[in-house]
Amino acid sequence: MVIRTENLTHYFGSQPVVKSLSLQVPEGSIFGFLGPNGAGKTTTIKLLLSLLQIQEGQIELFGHDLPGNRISILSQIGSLIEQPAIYAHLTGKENLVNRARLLQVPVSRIEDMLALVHLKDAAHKKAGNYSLGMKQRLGIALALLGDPKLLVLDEPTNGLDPNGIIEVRELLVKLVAQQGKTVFISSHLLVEIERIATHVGIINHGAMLFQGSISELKNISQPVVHIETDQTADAANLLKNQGFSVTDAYETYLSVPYTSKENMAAMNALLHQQGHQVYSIFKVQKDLEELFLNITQQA
Ligand SMILES: Nc1ncnc2c1ncn2[C@@H]1O[C@H](COP(=O)(O)OP(=O)(O)OP(=O)(O)O)[C@@H](O)[C@H]1O
Repeated sequence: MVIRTENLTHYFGSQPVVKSLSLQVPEGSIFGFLGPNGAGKTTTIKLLLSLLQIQEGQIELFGHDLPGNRISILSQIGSLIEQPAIYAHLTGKENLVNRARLLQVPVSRIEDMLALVHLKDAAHKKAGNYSLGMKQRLGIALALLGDPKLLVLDEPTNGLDPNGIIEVRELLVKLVAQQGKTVFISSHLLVEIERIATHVGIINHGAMLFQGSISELKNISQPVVHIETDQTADAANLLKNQGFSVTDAYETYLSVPYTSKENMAAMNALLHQQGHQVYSIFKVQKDLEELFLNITQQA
């Protein structure tokens, strides 16, 4: 695991904002750290980057304890949290030159970074005049300059237009596929990262509600049978009396958790036999966004 935390807990005053968090981020993954605003994502990221002191619990990065190996660990992490730290009066390239000197990395890497984030043409423009998307890409280039193994990005697509979002996404996929990096990316929108994330952790009110691969997340999305019928209250009672668990009964339709196609046929036959009109009966699979909202609203 590139990141492993055990029972990480953090308080602001007496309020716990991160609660017993046990994160597991595999090497080579794009880990989407998801949760609504105020869920505790930035606080967790600041703990991982040693920008906040650990109060309770453990953090291991690259298999080593963070507090005892701070310098060597942090030198292998590139990060972008909140606004990228960019000098507005310097050009994009000068910003990179500045950072390259600081990190003592060869200046030759700068051209590669500019090409990677598609800023070659804008290299000599003042960064203060960049669009938000360009600033974000420059921020990612700065984070990548030291060739880190792990990239930690806090809501990197916040405020970007759809094209900017696509560019950042493509860049991250490329980094993992071609350079074997691990990417830890936070977002409050599942749709923004579901296409690229290999793993997700869903957090709300500081607690982890789900953690696993994207396919594991999809597996817990139980399909539902949607039955459009008449007299739904009676129809719901009829089905319940026969052992089916009706989860919702509205004026025009009922929903029942899907178990098998045979059970779908049995419900259809039962309703017909008892004089109900079945206008439609079909299986619905929740999409991931709906699942994410369900998970975060339950907490
Ligand atoms: N320095 C601080 N002092 C006191 N409370 C704080 C501080 N920083 C954050 N909080 C509170 O901790 C909680 C978690 O905030 P955090 O920024 O970690 O959430 P988040 O998931 O990153 O949300 P967002 O997407 O809005 O940034 C919030 O209730 C926030 O108000």
